[in-house]
Amino acid sequence: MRLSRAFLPTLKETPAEAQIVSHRLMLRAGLIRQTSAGIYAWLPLGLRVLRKVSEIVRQEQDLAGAQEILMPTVQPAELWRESGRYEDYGKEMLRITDRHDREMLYGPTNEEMVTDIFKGYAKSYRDLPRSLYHIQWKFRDEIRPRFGVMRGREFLMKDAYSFDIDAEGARKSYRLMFRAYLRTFARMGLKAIPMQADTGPIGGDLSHEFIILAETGESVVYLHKDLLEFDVLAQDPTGTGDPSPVVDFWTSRYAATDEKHDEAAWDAIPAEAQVTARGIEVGHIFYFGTKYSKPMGLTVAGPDGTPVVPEMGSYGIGVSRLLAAIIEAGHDEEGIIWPDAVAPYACAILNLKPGDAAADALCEQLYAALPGEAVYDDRPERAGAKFADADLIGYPWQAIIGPRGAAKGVVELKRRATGERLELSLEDALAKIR
Ligand SMILES: Nc1ncnc2c1ncn2[C@@H]1O[C@H](COS(=O)(=O)NC(=O)[C@@H](N)CS)[C@@H](O)[C@H]1O
Repeated sequence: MRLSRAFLPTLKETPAEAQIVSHRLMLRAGLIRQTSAGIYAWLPLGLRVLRKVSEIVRQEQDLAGAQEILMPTVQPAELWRESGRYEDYGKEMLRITDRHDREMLYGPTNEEMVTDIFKGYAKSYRDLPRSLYHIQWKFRDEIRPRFGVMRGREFLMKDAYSFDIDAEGARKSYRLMFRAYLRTFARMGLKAIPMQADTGPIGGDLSHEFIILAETGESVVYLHKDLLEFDVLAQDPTGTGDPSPVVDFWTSRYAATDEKHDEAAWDAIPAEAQVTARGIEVGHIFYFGTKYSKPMGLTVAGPDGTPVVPEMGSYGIGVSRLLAAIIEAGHDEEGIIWPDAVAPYACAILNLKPGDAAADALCEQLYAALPGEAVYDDRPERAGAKFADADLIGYPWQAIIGPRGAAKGVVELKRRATGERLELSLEDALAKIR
């Protein structure tokens, strides 16, 4: 993308309403724009990151054996009456009446709908186990939306749902997702710690929240220091096979959110291994048995022909919240530092003297060699403004090209995360960026 033609509304000053760094930087870098309380428009660069984050989530869901579907955002109220959640979901639910006066709602989650869809398909135990997921917008009428997309009202969630013939099968599905979550966040350069958690309005008796440690996090968490050292991608490079070694490893040390904190277990941990921190909940998984299948009449014929009520679980990831979490975990006073895996573009090509033949030629050569993976700052701006914008937006690489370097065919490459600078030929610079 040529910046001289880009829609990239960066802001010079920090917006007053933004209290945490990720909210400030997402507005200043022109990634999002608030359209009403807790509801945002996604601008070109923000949308590119949202799509890259979604793609990593999608890959790991597919690897875990879940199948992608896409359910609607608007749901009929009767589904929620069947499960008994319509009343007790409370004011967070955005209720809508259509032109025929039918009661509808903008879905805050999809347990009821996916159970209803699966019910139309599953007849026999042979139709299990199945896991279905979608990446879809949700609406929760938070009384105090804040911190930008961290706690929005309309937000993007990956929600998966598993169906098994019995509790043992359901726990296996849970463990497959547990491992998939560890891998998903690790691939985004995040250290997500699985914590025993409350089940809240979703229900059930087994639940883990995946928390990114950050001082601006809303959750207070308690964990064993060892958990900060584990590297799940090294432990489980393929993400296939039996998840148990990884799951047992990650549940072998104490880790709990405030609601589930157990003082006795905590006191048994040596003081030097106790870590108390604040964190951001980026994912939450639940096993809740027949909480939805039973009231909604989902049954399948068991092996001996008698009806069996399938056991279920649901598994959520805050896809839009992840952008804020990634920024909270990776930024400095100049701006965002994107991990390579989710950056909007791999490289910003900064032409220090547009109009200089050698500089223009080398920039065009580099730009042409990185189709779809580079922005070219060809604006008639002074160098300082280009450096500041590239640091703010946080591309992993900056290719700095001025007349003197270009005359020698040299590209100065700067690594955003470390500030390291390299003087390279075009070929060597390309090898680094790719
Ligand atoms: N208001 C919100 N804004 C942004 N992300 C949110 C919001 N509420 C929840 N999330 C994200 O969505 C994830 C899943 O939400 S949840 O309520 O915990 N779980 C569910 O809704 C289950 N149905 C999982 S399928 C959370 O871990 C969090 O990362």
